[in-house]
Amino acid sequence: MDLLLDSLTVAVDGQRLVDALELKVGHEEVVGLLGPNGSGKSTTLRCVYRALAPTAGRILLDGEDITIMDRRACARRLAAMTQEQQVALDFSVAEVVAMGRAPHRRDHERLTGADQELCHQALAMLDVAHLAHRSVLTLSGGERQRVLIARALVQQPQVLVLDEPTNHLDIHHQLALLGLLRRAGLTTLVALHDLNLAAAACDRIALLREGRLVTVGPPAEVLTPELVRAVFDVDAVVVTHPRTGTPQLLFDAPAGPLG
Ligand SMILES: Nc1ncnc2c1ncn2[C@@H]1O[C@H](COP(=O)(O)OP(=O)(O)OP(=O)(O)O)[C@@H](O)[C@H]1O
Repeated sequence: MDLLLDSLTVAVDGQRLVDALELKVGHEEVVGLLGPNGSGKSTTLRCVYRALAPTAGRILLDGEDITIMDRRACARRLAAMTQEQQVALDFSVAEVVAMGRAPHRRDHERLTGADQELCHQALAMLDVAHLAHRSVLTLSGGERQRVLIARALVQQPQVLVLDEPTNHLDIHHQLALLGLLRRAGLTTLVALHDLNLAAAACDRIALLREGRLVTVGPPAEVLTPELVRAVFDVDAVVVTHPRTGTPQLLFDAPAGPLG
């Protein structure tokens, strides 16, 4: 299933937060959305998971406009892990993950054996099986993030939208998630801040600045010192990882106040 952002525009008070964004995520492709703070990454993703209605433009799943799609039908195809997902109630980890099955079940229908098996697999895959009976309110930031990714996976979507899924994760779990994304075979749009993780995890990278697409392409074509300087205002040296062959950036240590 492919995801197409067709001239996506979000304007608030006359200001374009996302400006005529044109981006296609191909079937089972992983595309990273990168850009400085405030460049429009989350706003774009919010439109894709339908938390925000675009001002103009369309979002298409295999050619079908998601804004007119039945909500449950959409949730069977597309799952998201977002910045705004809060689990404020005292549910257990197992219960929260099982909520991911809701689009596939009728109201109040019990989980089938197959549903339970899926939940067990996702809990194990995200290394949260040992927390299954804990209240989500007691989790650390990284544990909660992994639980929410497990919930998105049990939705069995074909399209996955992730907003900074690694920002609370330690390096072990960052790399594990990256491996999972590579193997999952899902059409994935993921906002990331870590350029090196993006280079390793993504088939292509879309660079945003001030709501506009600067460029999109394979990591080696996008993560050049020139583009990184133009978009992020930092100097970087690009090296090739000796074992994986992916481009990796080395940054100069900061030498002054923020700004
Ligand atoms: N409802 C709103 N009203 C006004 N401005 C908004 C609104 N929502 C977002 N913005 C602004 O739109 C811009 C883009 O925000 P967005 O959250 O999409 O950026 P981002 O690229 O995800 O940033 P970050 O890297 O900091 O998470 C920001 O300047 C933000 O302040």
